[in-house]
Amino acid sequence: MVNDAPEVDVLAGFVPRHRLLRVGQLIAVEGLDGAGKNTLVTGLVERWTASGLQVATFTFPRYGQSATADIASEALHGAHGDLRDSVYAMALLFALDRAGAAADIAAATETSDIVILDRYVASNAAYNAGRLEQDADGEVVRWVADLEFGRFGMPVPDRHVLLGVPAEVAMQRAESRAAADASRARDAYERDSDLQRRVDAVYRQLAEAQWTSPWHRYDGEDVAALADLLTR
Ligand SMILES: Nc1ncnc2c1ncn2[C@@H]1O[C@H](COP(=O)(O)OP(=O)(O)O)[C@@H](O)[C@H]1O
Ligand SMILES: Cc1cn([C@H]2C[C@H](O)[C@@H](COP(=O)(O)OP(=O)(O)O)O2)c(=O)[nH]c1=O
Repeated sequence: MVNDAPEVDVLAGFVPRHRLLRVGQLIAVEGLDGAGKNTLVTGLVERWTASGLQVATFTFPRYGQSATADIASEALHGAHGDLRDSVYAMALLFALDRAGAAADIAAATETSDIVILDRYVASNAAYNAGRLEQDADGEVVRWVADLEFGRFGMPVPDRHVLLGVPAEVAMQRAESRAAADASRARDAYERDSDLQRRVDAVYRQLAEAQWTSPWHRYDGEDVAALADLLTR
C-alpha cells in the first residue's frame, strides 16, 4: 500500500529527557559559611523547575531531623563539654547525619532529574582539613572519603559546585546575617576567621584536584549560565 500522506516528523522538537540530562544527576554545592549556597540552590531549583525538570534538594546538616546534626550544632554553640574540641568526633557526627539520609538520596535519584545537595561530604573534608591545618591531599581528607564513600556507601556526586566568593565577603555576610537574625548567631567555626581562610584554601585545592568528580567554580554572578552549564 502506498502512503500518500505528507511526511510529518512527529518527533520534531521532542528531545527525550535522558538525552538532555542523565536522570538523577547528583550535584553538591559547597562553600564557606555565608558564601551564598542557600541563595544559589534556591535559584537553581527555581530555574530548573520552571523548565519542567523534577528537582530534589537535601541540606546538610539536617537540623531538626537528625540527632547527630543537632548535637553537632549545639556543640558548635558551646554545649556538650569538650565534644567540639575533637575534630574526628565532630566529623563523625556530620558523617552519621549524612549516612542517615543515604537511602533517601538514592530514592531521590530514581525519581528526580536533578538532586542538589547543599553541603555534602566535601564540607567534612574541607572543614576538618582546615581545623587540622592539613591540605586537600592530607590524612583527614582521605579518612573522610574512606568513611563516607567507603564504609557508609554515600553516593559520589556527579559534580561539585564551589561558591568561590572571597573568604572576607563570605565572613562579612555571615556576620550581617547573624546581626539581623538572632536565630543565626555565628557558631564557633563562623567566628574563627583563620579557620574560614584555611577552609577556603582547602576547598580551592579540592576543586583544583577535581576531588572525586568534576568541580565548577561559581562566583555568584550568573545563575542562569551556571544552570545551563550543569545541564549541558
Ligand atoms: N550574590 C550575593 N550578593 C550579596 N548577598 C548575597 C549573595 N548571595 C547571598 N547573599 C546574602 O548573604 C547571606 C548568606 O547567603 P546564604 O545563601 O544563606 O549562604 P550560605 O547558605 O552559604 O551560608 C544571606 O544573607 C544572603 O541573603
Ligand atoms: C555538613 C557539614 C558541615 N560542617 C560545618 C560547616 C559549618 O561551619 C557548620 C554548620 O553547618 P552550616 O551549613 O553552616 O549550618 P548553619 O545553618 O548552622 O550555618 O558545620 C562540617 O564541618 N562538616 C559537614 O559535613
